[in-house]
Amino acid sequence: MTVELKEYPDREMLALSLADRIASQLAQHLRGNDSATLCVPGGTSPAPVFETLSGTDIEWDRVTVVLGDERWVDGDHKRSNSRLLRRHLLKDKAAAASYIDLYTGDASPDLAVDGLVQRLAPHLPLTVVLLGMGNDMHTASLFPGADHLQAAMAPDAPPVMAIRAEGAEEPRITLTRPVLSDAINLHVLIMGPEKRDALERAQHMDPLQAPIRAFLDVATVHWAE
Ligand SMILES: O=C1O[C@H](COP(=O)(O)O)[C@@H](O)[C@H](O)[C@H]1O
Repeated sequence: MTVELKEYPDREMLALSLADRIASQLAQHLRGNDSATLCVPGGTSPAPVFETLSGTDIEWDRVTVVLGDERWVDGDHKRSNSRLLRRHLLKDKAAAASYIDLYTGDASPDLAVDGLVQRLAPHLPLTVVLLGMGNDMHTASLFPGADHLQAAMAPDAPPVMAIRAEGAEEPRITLTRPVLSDAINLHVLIMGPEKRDALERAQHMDPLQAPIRAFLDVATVHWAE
């Protein structure tokens, strides 16, 4: 398989260039449509991209932001992906965006799925999806070995599912393979040599062992050391 890989001299250049690319794709979509939807990852990698993106001059009041996955913890918890978004993306100019919070406060993510599927429906297909990747080759909360991975990777998967995995510290809610891979624009953000090595290995693996593999045919991968 051929992966479209963009390498940057450093992480700062990656953040600036990727934020600019995402903003351009949202703006272009808004030229022909009433609204656009941006789906972003949590974790440790995307904060610098978010910082740049939050200050870009696009019509954020016509953009809806949603996470690709959320950990089932309160929004103030240090592992909450929403907390990351509030601190680094949903501020400055991007404060005008609408936000679909995947964490509903229900006792478990299973109870939130139906409502979230309904909330997400008017926003599909997703305009721009940015995915992250763990060293174990999971993306969103599609973890190797997760309890419902096969169903979440199936072509007829519902757009949102609850999922649990040994490698994840808490129950998760995740967007699934079809809704992510049907995005109009799809990017993967990875940094550091360990993730680059994982990316190389994933290309030769089954998506059920290396879930990121399912997106590599259609995504642009952005990497810096
Ligand atoms: O648990 C998660 O991990 C991945 C990768 O995160 P990183 O810290 O290695 O950048 C992330 O994409 C996902 O959204 C998050 O919930």
